[in-house]
Amino acid sequence: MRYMTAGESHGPEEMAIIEGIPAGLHLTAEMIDAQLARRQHGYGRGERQKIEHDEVHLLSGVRHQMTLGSPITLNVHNRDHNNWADIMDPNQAATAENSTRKVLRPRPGHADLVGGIKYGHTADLRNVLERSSARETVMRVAVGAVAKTLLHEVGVDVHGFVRNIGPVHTNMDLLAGMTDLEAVRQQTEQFETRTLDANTDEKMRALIDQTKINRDTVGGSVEVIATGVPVGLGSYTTATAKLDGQMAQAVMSINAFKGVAFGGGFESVEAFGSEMMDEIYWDADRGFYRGSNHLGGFEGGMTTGEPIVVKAMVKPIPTLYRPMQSVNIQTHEANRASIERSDTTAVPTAAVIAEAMVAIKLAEAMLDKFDADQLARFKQQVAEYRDEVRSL
Ligand SMILES: Cc1cc2nc3c(=O)[nH]c(=O)nc-3n(C[C@H](O)[C@H](O)[C@H](O)COP(=O)(O)O)c2cc1C
Ligand SMILES: C=C(O[C@@H]1CC(C(=O)O)=C[C@@H](OP(=O)(O)O)[C@H]1O)C(=O)O
Repeated sequence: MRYMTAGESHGPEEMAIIEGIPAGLHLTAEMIDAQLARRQHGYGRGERQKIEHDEVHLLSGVRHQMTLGSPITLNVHNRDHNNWADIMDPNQAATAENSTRKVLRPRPGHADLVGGIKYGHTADLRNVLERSSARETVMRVAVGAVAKTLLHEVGVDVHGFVRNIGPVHTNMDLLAGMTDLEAVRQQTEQFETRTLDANTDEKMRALIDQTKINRDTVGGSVEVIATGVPVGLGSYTTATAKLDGQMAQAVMSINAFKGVAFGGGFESVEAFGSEMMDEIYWDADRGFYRGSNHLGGFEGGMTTGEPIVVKAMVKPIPTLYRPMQSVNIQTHEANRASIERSDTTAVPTAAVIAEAMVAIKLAEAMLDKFDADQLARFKQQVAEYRDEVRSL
């Protein structure tokens, strides 16, 4: 499975093409839209989410709600494009009238300055921000929805939730000892519904409100847990085959992410070996299993069969309504950074995007290992493999 996204934030469309999804998977636009709606919720987002109502259009690879095995094309229309039609018009040459709303004072922490230098966009840094915007993540969540649908067919479920926003923590910790898969699955589902819009947490809402009044922004951290993952996805044999490395790259590639850890991750820097390793047990029903999951489901770049636990750190939003010091890219005059309409925090949304990236990486690894032509054979091979591993 491979995918590519395209689209500018205020351009007409966001797009993705996915290659390598097996034939015979039941897939509808509604199934994807449910995930896109989750991405749009989240306390602390700005005015843009009131304009957009993200809905996917399936343009290829699906017939009568069934995947064909051919590339799947997904489109999401940017409603806000109506307000930017001239400024973003691909077909008209630049004129004074359609070149307004230029960005010349790069925002510290955004891609403006470095992107402008690298691509020669110093006449208007909008040429950078249009693609560096996290608007692109709408397509990652759409692709992730397809991945989640496939994974669900073979008993793999992926849930993302918020751990903290600024100093307010959700205290949702289920690491050690939680090897009862059903309990983990139920718990993570609960965490997800409780934390994704931050509405449920009075203190979180107050913090975001106050941050907005201060014309500042705030970051946090998220967690993603995948249950039902078979043992042995990924490989220790080469650097690029290590699935934990691939997954870290995928999660880190989300806008504003600054750290990724598995299981005990960052906490483990202070732990002793005896506190971190997951002891090995065996019984006739389960085969090999672990007494804890401090290592977050990975050993040697391979899945251990325990839940995958990914923790990731999200920096505060770079655009500040009380802008920081910057320099005009053309005149070199010291000036405050440009202000673009912006979010106060995007941590709840970031949890949904991280979940999508973990699902994509797991689906890719599953389709590398098992039949990718048709769903029935894929499911049969996964079931046989699980039986084989259990009987060892
Ligand atoms: C869901 C989401 C929404 C975001 N919204 C904004 C925003 O409104 N304003 C902003 O300056 N940055 C926003 N960001 C962060 C920038 O996209 C990001 O910081 C920028 O692309 C630079 O990339 P980097 O932070 O990964 O280095 C958002 C990030 C995410 C994940
Ligand atoms: C559009 C989305 O997020 C955008 C991400 C973003 C950024 O700089 O990353 C800046 C803002 O864009 P705008 O100035 O158009 O409001 C966010 O709204 C979205 O998530 O759908």
